[in-house]
Amino acid sequence: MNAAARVVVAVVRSPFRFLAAAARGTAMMLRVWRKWVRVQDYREAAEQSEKLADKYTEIRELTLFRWKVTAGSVISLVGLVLVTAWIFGHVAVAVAAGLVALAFAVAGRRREGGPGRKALLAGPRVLMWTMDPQVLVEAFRDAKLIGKDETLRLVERVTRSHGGWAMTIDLPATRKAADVIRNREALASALAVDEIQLIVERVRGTGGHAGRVAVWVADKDPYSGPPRKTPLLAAKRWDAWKPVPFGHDARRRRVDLPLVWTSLLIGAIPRQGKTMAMRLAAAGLILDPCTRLYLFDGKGGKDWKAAESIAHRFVCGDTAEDIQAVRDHLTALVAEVQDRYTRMSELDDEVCPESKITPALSRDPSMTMPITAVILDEVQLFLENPDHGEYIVDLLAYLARKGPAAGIVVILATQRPDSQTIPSRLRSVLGSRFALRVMDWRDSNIVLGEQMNTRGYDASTLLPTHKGVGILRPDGETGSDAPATIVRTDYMANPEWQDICTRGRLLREQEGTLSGHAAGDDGPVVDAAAVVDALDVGSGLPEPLASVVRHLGDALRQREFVPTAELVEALDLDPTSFGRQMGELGCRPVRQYVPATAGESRRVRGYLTADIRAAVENCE
Ligand SMILES: Nc1ncnc2c1ncn2[C@@H]1O[C@H](COP(=O)(O)OP(=O)(O)OP(=O)(O)O)[C@@H](O)[C@H]1O
Repeated sequence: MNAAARVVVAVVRSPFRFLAAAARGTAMMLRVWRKWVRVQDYREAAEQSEKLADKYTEIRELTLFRWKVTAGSVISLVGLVLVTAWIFGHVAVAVAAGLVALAFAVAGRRREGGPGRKALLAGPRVLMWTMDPQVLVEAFRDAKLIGKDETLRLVERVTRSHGGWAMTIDLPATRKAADVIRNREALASALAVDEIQLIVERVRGTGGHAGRVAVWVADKDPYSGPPRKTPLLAAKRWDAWKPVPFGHDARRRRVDLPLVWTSLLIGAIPRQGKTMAMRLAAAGLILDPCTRLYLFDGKGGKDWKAAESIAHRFVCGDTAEDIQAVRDHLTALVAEVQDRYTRMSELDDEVCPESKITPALSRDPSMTMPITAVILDEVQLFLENPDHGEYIVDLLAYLARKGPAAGIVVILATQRPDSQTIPSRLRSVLGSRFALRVMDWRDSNIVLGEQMNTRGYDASTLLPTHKGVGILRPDGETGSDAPATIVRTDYMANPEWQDICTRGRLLREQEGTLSGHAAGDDGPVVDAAAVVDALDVGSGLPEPLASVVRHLGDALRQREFVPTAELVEALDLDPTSFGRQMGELGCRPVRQYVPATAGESRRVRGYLTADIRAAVENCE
């Protein structure tokens, strides 16, 4: 129906709607009057406290009095009508009756929406709450965010913004904005909107305080429209030092993802948009010809094939050889990071003021310290490998911990975000997190960090239909004030991804930066013995645990038992204090048989490597 037809229908229907509304209004008024005349509230209170019998006479008297008031009012009203008619004529009476009918019609008008609870703010035409902020106060009370006697103060007038209502509110002095954010779901329920439509943020810094919240309520699901194309498609090239365009938030504000100086963990159940999110991050780096990419795809499908033409190191699959290759490439990179640190410490202060990579250093071909992204899709397939998994965890943890300042960016994606697959020693060093929909709040916390669900961020509550929508927790150092944001990633169709890879290759060819696998060179074979030294395992652990871990190296996983005598001798420690310190770290010695000379075996004291590994986990 076009607009003109709608207007005609509305005009024709309006007298009937008016009469119906006036009738409803009259019925409403009669109900109110009946309650009043029967002293309903007093009667109910007395009933509840089982004192109706005591109060009966009192209530009867009051009822009688109210009947008398009613009769008096009716007589006065009739008199008033007659006097008005006599003085001003029948027209005046008709106007007055019309006004009363209008008032009744307003009272009895139908509220918008279908049956059930109606959204208080949704829809551009529902101005109820701009006219009456009390409605919002009631919602805060219903959500138990403020007390019955408390109220809110509107700091900024309610305004329309990006297809929703925006407002800034001051809570009562005893309340905290953080609690409103945490209980967003309760507030959404009180406002009768889906929580995905409600954004609550703290207003911080000057102009804000711990009790000030900015609230935005969308008219409809803000992620329901078609996805946006990534701006990278229009960019000729990108600078890896600039945050990469990643997506937009509910209010359609751009969200960019800084990659240099940080690392990223992406977690989600299958088919929610992990690979898309990872490819977006990678695309920004691919379009910078000075950047190197290590691409390891455990799934082994076609997702990353197009990027093989620019990858410095590329492994696709999870066979034993693939995993061995990943381990070797990571090992070589760990050694390279160490080498970068050594070289940076020798540079003069002007070139490298803080022993940290700078944009100029990363682009200087003679320095060979390019920004290097290590991207592992379906990382659990590498980490769960019984032979090399633990070791790859150590390598990645090292790269994520020490790598950023040397220009290394670690990006991991997994469809199994559980604590066994991604141990805490690796998770704790991954700066930025992006959780698309996951199975439950525990998985969400594994990706986003401890207790994030209690702070109002739980990726298991995202809708299955919301492909590419996830919670982004940016790195503390580079992020905004809000601990996390719900982001819908940009969209990049397969042909567009392939086009970006082709352009990345061309740029590298033009600048002469094509290297490694893409240039037909998969790097030298790595000396496994050098690995342990390069890795610097045990750093950050208390002594003597750190020395034990360093001494054992791979044996920590391969052996079951280590005699105390061997450790004490190798580490040159006092046996008594060694035993005491290990005990304090939770490692108790046990007695086991070990092979002795001439095929004999001897029972000696020592430690189970499982206990040592558990102590390491506890310390991290
Ligand atoms: N931002 C987005 N907007 C719309 N659709 C998206 C978005 N991101 C991803 N999708 C769609 O979601 C589906 C799954 O995406 P993707 O392959 O990236 O998920 P995945 O989690 O990597 O899946 P898998 O676990 O199978 O590897 C694809 O059909 C993709 O087109």
